[in-house]
Amino acid sequence: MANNDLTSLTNSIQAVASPFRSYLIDLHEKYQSLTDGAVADYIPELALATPEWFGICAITSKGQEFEVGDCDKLFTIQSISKAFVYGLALEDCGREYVNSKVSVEPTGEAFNSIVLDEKTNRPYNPMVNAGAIATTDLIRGNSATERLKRVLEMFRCYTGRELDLNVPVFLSEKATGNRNRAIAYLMLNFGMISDRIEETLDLYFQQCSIMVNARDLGMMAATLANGGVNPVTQERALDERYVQDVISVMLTCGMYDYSGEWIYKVGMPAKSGVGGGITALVPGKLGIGTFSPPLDAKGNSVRGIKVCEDLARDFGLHLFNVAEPERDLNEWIEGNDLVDGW
Ligand SMILES: NC(=O)CC[C@H](N)C(=O)O
Repeated sequence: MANNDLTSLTNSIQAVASPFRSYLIDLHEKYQSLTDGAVADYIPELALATPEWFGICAITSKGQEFEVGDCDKLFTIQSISKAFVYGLALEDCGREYVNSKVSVEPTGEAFNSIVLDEKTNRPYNPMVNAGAIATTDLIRGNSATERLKRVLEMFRCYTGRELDLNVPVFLSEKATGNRNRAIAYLMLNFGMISDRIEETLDLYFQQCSIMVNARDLGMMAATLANGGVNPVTQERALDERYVQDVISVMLTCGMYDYSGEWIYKVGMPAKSGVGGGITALVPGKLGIGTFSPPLDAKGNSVRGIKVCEDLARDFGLHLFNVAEPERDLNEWIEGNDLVDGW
């Protein structure tokens, strides 16, 4: 057995027995009965999701995994892709150029708002649809296929496995996404994106229709929490120069017009998607992935928000918490020498 396999086997055995896992089981049970929120139906294929699906995955920045509920269930990544594609655009074009096309200012507007900064004509930030489409436009490649391949390869580095597209979701969104088309044409009008509009929109719809599970979202967050290196495969997913850019924008804009309340209550960089996923991280310590399709009015997973609120409060994981937490994460994750921050 290779050394890596042995480490991951030991980690999983510890994770199964850990009190932290018992805590997550209780958390899952606590919120499974919550029936608030509604499954997104503006993209017809998303309406097929079952409201009861619910998975929680936490992965430490050293790669120890804890999973409860539907962590294998695949769903589309949707807007969570925006944070990671932003990282790829930074690698492709550099901070200055990307910033000339997409600002980093929270909007207080809904994710699909048709609004640009009137002074500079830039979309406000890469986490709302306008900014994400402008970001996707920056992804390099000689053809549509090559650009998509590069996006998929980037996600492979984060998750440690090959990901596929959900073609019906992609086609459903391509057929009905005229609001995004309108946003793209508005940006073309201001010279903010190139004129290969349909190609870029296809890539944007494709990146949104990549299938992930709660474990993947936990691993993506853990990779960021580990400075851009996947803690299990040890593969680098994001140039270390851009880790802080991606995490900062997640902190200020990742939960759309809920971002202010989110920072106040949870205090973790995070990103949500209308497929029902949330990825959230505690830099240097932990990645969290949750999946539960019912969304609140702002497009964020109701159960996912509750889970992150509880974790932040119970383990003192809010970035700015200085008070003694009710529970010490290191003690709850037995046999672990790791969660000591950057
Ligand atoms: N908030 C989301 O997850 C939205 C993503 C979706 N693909 C859209 O563009 O509308």
